[in-house]
Amino acid sequence: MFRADVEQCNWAEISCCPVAPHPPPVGFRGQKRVYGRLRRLFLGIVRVVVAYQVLYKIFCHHQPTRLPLLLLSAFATATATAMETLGVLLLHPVNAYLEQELDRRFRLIRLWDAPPDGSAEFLRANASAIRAVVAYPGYSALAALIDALPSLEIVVSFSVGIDHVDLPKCRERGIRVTNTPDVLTDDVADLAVGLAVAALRRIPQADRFVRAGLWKAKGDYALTTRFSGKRVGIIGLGRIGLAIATRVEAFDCPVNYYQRTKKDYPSYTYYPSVVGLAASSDVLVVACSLNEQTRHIVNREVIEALGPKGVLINIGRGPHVDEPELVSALVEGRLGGAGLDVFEDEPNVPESLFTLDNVVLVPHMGSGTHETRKAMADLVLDNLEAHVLKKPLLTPVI
Ligand SMILES: O=CC(=O)O
Repeated sequence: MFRADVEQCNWAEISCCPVAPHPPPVGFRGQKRVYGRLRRLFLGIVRVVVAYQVLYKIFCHHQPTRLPLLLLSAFATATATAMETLGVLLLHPVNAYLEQELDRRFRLIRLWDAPPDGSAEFLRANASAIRAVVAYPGYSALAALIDALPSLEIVVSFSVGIDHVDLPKCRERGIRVTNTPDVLTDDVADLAVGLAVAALRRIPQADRFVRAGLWKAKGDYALTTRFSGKRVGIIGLGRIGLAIATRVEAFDCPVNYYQRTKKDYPSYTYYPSVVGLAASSDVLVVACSLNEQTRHIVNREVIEALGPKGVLINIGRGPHVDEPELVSALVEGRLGGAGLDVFEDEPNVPESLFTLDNVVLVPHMGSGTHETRKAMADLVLDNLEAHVLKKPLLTPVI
């Protein structure tokens, strides 16, 4: 679902970002818009009536016992109005629940409602209304988009990684930025361990073997490699790296890690260089955030150090790894295997990986469970509400 095409997304690219695989038919969207207008009209009438009653009770028939209730209802009305006037730009239909709730609580502006090749014009027409943008990997809030939105106050990212948000630009403009940490940690760590086990035990390959009828035709599947007890090296011992460490401890795996600064974890061994970590690991997991220092942190030297028996797991971002180097090392057998959730140019995956039996490939789905995506959506919504109500943001980046 996520695309980590973080480098060159601009207006022109936003207009050609893929839309929902099955966008709702135009008639259905028209009906929804009419329904939305009717709902807003109805709420508007209710508010006018409530406001009238409040003012009337206060100034004409003041009943002291009911005053707090009336003030509370006036406050609720004002709050709901403030929320509904916040124009929120959604760049792509990333999550049905998030879209539905944004539509219900705020003034949702869908970029994919723009006519083909008309996103620049569409943004110009909505520029004064758009005060918030929901961004996510592959659908970036980079300088061009931010510059096109003079009223922008906040970028809320539906992700923990924020490499697709132009942070210096946001700082310069005083735009707040939030992300969705913690709620996805377990799922991403689970997937990292799953990929490692799947790559070493060749689970997808063995599954294909059975489905192809080869068990009957050829007999038992070739022997695979044990995961329990393998030395696991983790690049980045943040929230997700730590969750991976605690999981692999249950498999009796010694944990090594690389991080810019040593952490206070006596049972994990610190390596001050990634090459040193790779040379001492059977499985190397990329779990750090993407920035200029960590781009291509796994390069040819690291791959060589991991060696023909080593396995690379990447649940970070595609650009953490020099992908052409990785592909040639796998093809030539200089690297033992890989489990990859992310790629340099998503959703494009190097086709030479498709025929390799030593890799497991999944489509950037680390946080892709019903439970976690709902929790991420709730965090996006709560951050937006906090912004409107001028309360502290729940998960601020800036
Ligand atoms: O890739 C997913 C995320 O950063 O949350």
